[in-house]
Amino acid sequence: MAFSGKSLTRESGHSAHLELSPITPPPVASSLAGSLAIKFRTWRNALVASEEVRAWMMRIPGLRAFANRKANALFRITGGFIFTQVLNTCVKMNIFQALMEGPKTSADLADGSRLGLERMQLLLRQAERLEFIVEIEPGLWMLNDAGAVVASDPGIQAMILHHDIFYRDLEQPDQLLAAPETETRLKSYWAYVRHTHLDEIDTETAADYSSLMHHSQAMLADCVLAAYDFGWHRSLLDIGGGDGSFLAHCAKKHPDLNLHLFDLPVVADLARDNLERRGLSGRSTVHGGDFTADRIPDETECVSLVRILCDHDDDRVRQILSNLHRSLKPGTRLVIAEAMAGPSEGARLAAVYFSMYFLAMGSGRCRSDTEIRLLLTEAGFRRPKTIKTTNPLLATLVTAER
Ligand SMILES: CC(C)=CCC/C(C)=C/CC/C(C)=C/C=C/C(C)=C/C=C/C=C(C)/C=C/C=C(C)/C=C/C=C(C)/C=C/CC(C)(C)O
Ligand SMILES: C[S@@+](CC[C@H](N)C(=O)[O-])C[C@H]1O[C@@H](n2cnc3c(N)ncnc32)[C@H](O)[C@@H]1O
Repeated sequence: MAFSGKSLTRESGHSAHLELSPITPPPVASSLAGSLAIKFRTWRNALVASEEVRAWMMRIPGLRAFANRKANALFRITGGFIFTQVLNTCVKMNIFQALMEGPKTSADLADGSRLGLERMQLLLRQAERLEFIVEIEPGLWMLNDAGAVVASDPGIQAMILHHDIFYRDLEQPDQLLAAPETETRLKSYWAYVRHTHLDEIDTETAADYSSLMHHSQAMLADCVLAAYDFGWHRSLLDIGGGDGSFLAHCAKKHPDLNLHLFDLPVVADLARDNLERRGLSGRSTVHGGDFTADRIPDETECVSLVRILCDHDDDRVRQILSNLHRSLKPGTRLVIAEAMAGPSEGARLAAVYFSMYFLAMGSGRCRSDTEIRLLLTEAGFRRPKTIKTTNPLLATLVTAER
């Protein structure tokens, strides 16, 4: 008998046994290419699944390197939940920040931290093995490339720290998949995904998520502004614009652009304060409201939706887009920017990350550009177009016209 899967099920006491489930016969492919692909995959999988073949490959130098690459890739994912905690702890302990100032000894880094010297050395060694830092000479540490990127980007640091919430929600991913109504921490964090009583979201909750969005906006805005030239327009309305950080980046690059922002009233208040602090209140107008129901101001040439549609299920996206279509003047340009599913490695990684993220958040979907273009056309927008960015991990753009 053939078996396709093994799952460890805990029985009474501490013993565990292997439960084996029988393979179901593969469905028959409809095309010749499909049936050849099935034959090839079946043959290849049988080779890879054979312990004898794997042992043989390990004895042949060229094949050994290939097999070890595959094994390491699988181990990187298997142990990823531990590796990510090494990164998280380094950020929490401000290790990368401290090393930004220059080389430091283990004792320097242990000094003033909760960790004694020995435990700090243990942490530093793991960070070195994961290539976040390098040991220049025994006990003297500097940043490696990944550590330097994290140290220089408050957005990445903020994301790593907020993963504490997501991490706990992922304790039972099968439960999340089976029962999407399960209460999670991310559902409380992103309070607007509950839809009802949007006017009851308190300032502290809105400030919490808006601050995360603010910190992570720099890397995103760079990538969006390099892909789309907002300088073609005299005015821009950023819908769901948070505390105005995206507009502030646009303002810096395009000094003549008139700025407009629309967000929930509680967030609009944060945006007014932030834009004023940045000396931008003279060239900006902030509107509070619900983008699914309230009329959207129609005086701008361009409207952006940055990390908005992905937060919502299809029906709600249809509501947002049809409200926009109803409100905007013909000819208004629409720019959608968010992580989209696609074939590149970055887009695939982002799609896995966000698909699980939205599951825990209880709303939203990581869509492909084609799916977004379809929703836009359905809502009556014309000429939908995809624009690639330099970093599909962060965003792809879809533009269209009212
Ligand atoms: C040639 C020689 C000798 C040396 C060259 C050395 C050199 C200069 C190297 C530099 C190489 C280089 C260019 C590296 C670049 C690295 C980059 C760009 C790294 C970027 C990393 C980005 C990361 C890790 C981003 C993480 C983002 C996350 C986790 C985002 C999460 C977003 C969330 C949760 C959003 C929520 C909003 C919602 C709810 C979905 O709407
Ligand atoms: C994921 S954040 C993105 C913020 C910003 N665009 C960015 O990329 O940093 C989603 C934004 O949509 C806003 N939002 C959610 N539901 C809304 C609604 N019904 N009407 C108006 N704004 C809403 C939230 O307050 C939040 O600022």
